[in-house]
Amino acid sequence: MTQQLIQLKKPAAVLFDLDGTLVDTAQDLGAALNFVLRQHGMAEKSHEEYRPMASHGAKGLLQLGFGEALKDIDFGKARQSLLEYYHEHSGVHSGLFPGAEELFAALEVRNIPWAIVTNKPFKLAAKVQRQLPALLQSRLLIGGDSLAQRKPDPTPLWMTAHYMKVAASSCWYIGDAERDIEAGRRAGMQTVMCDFGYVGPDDKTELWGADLHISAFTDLIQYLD
Ligand SMILES: O=C(O)COP(=O)(O)O
Repeated sequence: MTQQLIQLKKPAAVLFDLDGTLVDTAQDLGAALNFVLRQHGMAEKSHEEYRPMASHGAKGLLQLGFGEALKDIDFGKARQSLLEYYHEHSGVHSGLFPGAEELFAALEVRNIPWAIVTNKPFKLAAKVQRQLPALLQSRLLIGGDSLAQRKPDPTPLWMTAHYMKVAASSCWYIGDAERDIEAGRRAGMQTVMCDFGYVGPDDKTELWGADLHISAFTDLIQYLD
């Protein structure tokens, strides 16, 4: 159910997070985690277990998978192995969340540009983008290693607004993790929380301060006029 806290202002541009927001990547990320767990003789994790960690990058997934045992392994090597496996298999199960294409079309007819700002390494994010052609309409893709700063630092959001020649205060940032809402708020943008994303049972999303919570992208179309 959509929980409306304030009325969103019509945006000059819309910026999206990737994992758990535009694209449901959890199953492919979970497969990469389970590959590394098998290599180390550890028990695999189920979809219910890894889904809430899928917005937290390789580090979050490895922390979940190895728990206390993380200190006994070569973290750098395990991370590399996870990312390499993911790079090879990233398009197997991943797809856009429902309503994303309708929202892109609604933005297109109104000439509202959109971009992607993710913490995922650029090379991996670019591959996901190529696998899902609707994402190629994005004006800009900023990865977690594109700049010296990454979310929750607001710099990637400011750089993107600057590139698109719009004021940060007239942008929306749409994400599913606390770092997304924090980055958007620190950037002075209006923030939208995707309740369908990779939210864990202990996440107190209502305390993160998003301007709007949505249960589907189509909830946003009413705010575009
Ligand atoms: O891979 C990550 O670190 C998280 O990616 P996201 O910023 O698109 O959620």
